[in-house]
Amino acid sequence: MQAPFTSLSTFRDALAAAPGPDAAATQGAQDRNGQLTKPPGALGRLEDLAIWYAGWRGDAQPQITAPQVIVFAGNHGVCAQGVSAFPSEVTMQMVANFEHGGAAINQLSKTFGAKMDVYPLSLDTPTADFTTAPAMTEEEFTRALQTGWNAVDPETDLLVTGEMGIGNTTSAAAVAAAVLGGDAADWTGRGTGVDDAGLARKTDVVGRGLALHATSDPLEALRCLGGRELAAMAGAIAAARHHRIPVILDGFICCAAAAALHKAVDGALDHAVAGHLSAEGAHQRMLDALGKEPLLRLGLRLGEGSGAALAIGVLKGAVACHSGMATFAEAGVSDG
Ligand SMILES: Cc1cc2ncn([C@H]3O[C@H](COP(=O)(O)O)[C@@H](O)[C@H]3O)c2cc1C
Ligand SMILES: O=C(O)c1cccnc1
Repeated sequence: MQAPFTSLSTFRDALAAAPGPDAAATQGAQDRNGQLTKPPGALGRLEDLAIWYAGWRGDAQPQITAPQVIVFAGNHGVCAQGVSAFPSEVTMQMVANFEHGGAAINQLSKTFGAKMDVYPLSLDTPTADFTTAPAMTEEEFTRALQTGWNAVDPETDLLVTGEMGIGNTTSAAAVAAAVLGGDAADWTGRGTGVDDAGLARKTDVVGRGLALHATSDPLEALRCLGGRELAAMAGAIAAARHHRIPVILDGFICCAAAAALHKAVDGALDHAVAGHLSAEGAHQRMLDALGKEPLLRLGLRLGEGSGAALAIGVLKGAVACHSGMATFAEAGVSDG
């Protein structure tokens, strides 16, 4: 669907107009959950997940048959400051790897039955170095939001947004600090594996970005300190809400983009769950700020949507039990 906005201000309007879950479907799913052949609460968090999913889909007995994984890729001017253990060319090389099916996210998408789409975003034109200028103009930022919005297939029934962009843990740390508060050291981590000197440099870079782009507006923070792939993830997460498609959030970078929506509009992430806890140091702090409990803790620090793609399996399991199990009456099992 064509994005229903052409500027930052009309994107704000689209966010504010987003629908909530369907109360009747939520109630229907709650009632059904109480009749399934298991002791009450025995499926733990899977029960809450299935009811949450049912509410957003408007169906008390839903199925997950068409998940979509979208990987957005962008390049970052701030790499000139020596903030990553890898060179910027890797972004484009990894896009080719995604297209040839060779990356981790290809295997995980296939394993969990998701269609995977890849969107390289002006890789030959990195964002501006945020220590000297806003990363994106308003026009570039709006275009990236629109690309993200339009990338969501309205027919999909579960969305994962992933990213590839050398340097983007620096951008994500800066966005997180600007949007959620705290200082550069609270949010800056090792990303692909910078050494102690690299971490100190990165923290200084984030601090300088924060000083230059002091703003209390979360979307302005995403424009000035983020990147095209972060903006596109935000656009896609917003589009999913518009279509009532539940979202699984990935690691530190995905959550930084989502945090801007969370701060822009109360409840903007109610249709999203946290797929996993990343090994990037500040991800726990980020999930605390978003009020999200991760589904998995596997020590991943990859990005690409990998942790969220794994969590598709958890959500599919939850919904399969909820919608496929017999009730006590149907199975002739005595209830307690
Ligand atoms: C080969 C390779 C594959 C990746 N896939 C995801 N990332 C991850 O690492 C990058 C962020 O880390 P930093 O901020 O330290 O550059 C992002 O591209 C992220 O998706 C990768 C990184 C590399 C090197
Ligand atoms: O948490 C993530 O998504 C992450 C962490 C380190 C490097 N790339 C991605």
